[in-house]
Amino acid sequence: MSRVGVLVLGPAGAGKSTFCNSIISHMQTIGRRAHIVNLDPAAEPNKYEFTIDIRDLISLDEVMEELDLGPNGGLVYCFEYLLQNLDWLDEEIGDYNDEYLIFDCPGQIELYTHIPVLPTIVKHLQQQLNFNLCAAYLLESSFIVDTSKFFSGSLCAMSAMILLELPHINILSKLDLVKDEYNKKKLKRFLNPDPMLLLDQANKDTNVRFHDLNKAIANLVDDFGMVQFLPLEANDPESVSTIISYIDDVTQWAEGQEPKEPKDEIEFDEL
Ligand SMILES: Nc1nc2c(ncn2[C@@H]2O[C@H](COP(=O)(O)OP(=O)(O)OP(=O)(O)O)[C@@H](O)[C@H]2O)c(=O)[nH]1
Ligand SMILES: [Mg+2]
Repeated sequence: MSRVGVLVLGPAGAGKSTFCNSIISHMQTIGRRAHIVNLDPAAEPNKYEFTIDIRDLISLDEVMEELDLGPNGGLVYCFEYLLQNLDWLDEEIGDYNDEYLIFDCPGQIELYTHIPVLPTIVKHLQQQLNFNLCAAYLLESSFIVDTSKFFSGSLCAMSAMILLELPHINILSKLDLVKDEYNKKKLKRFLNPDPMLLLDQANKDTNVRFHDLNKAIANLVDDFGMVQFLPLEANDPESVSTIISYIDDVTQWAEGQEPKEPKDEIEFDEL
């Protein structure tokens, strides 16, 4: 039995839900099964049905209304409620053995950078439910064509990586929105970035008072050596397929598959 889970993370509007749908659509075309687990209590209606939906346990609208909370406080409450009711998640996930679950997470990044909500869910999925997990962290391409935004996006991605302690894949989403050649060229430098080259650029763009800080951040990004990005165009099956193969690699999806009955061989032997 193997259970594979992909946590799709990233700032609000980065394209997480669209990416989850692209995975499902791609899986359907290649004959693999996958399911979306919606962990966003404020999710909009989705193209593909959610197999498991946190809104069946608790709804953000009701929490906000009944407890007089704002959207962010309400979201934190919903997750604390989920943590107290993890047996609900266990039951919902119950029989999905040998399956591929895609967890669509909310965009409020404090859930994975500040409060230990997602780390607790991650530990539960790994230790109690035997999942091989991987985090797919999306950043929007058009936001990071300038170096300071790249640094800030990379720090958020690293913060999620450190907090969740999961195999981690960074993705630059909405690549199709970067249209002009100049920005396309700039973007290429961010896919496999050399932080020291980016430091020169950051220093050109910022006041000299920030140069030491730029250097410290560039060193940090360099030391971790882990900030690389895969390009994503949600409507391009090839880019989705490449990302899925990376996810398969880190979650060792193929190794967990039950060996198929070697029917042909049996028939051959019987002859
Ligand atoms: N052009 C383009 N638009 C995209 C792509 N991916 C997502 N979008 C659009 O970006 C917007 C936000 O996408 P979502 O998938 O809802 O983003 P999200 O990260 O789930 O948003 P939250 O759940 O609110 O944090 C939608 O209008 C999508 O159609 C892409 O690859 N290319
Ligand atoms: Mg979403």
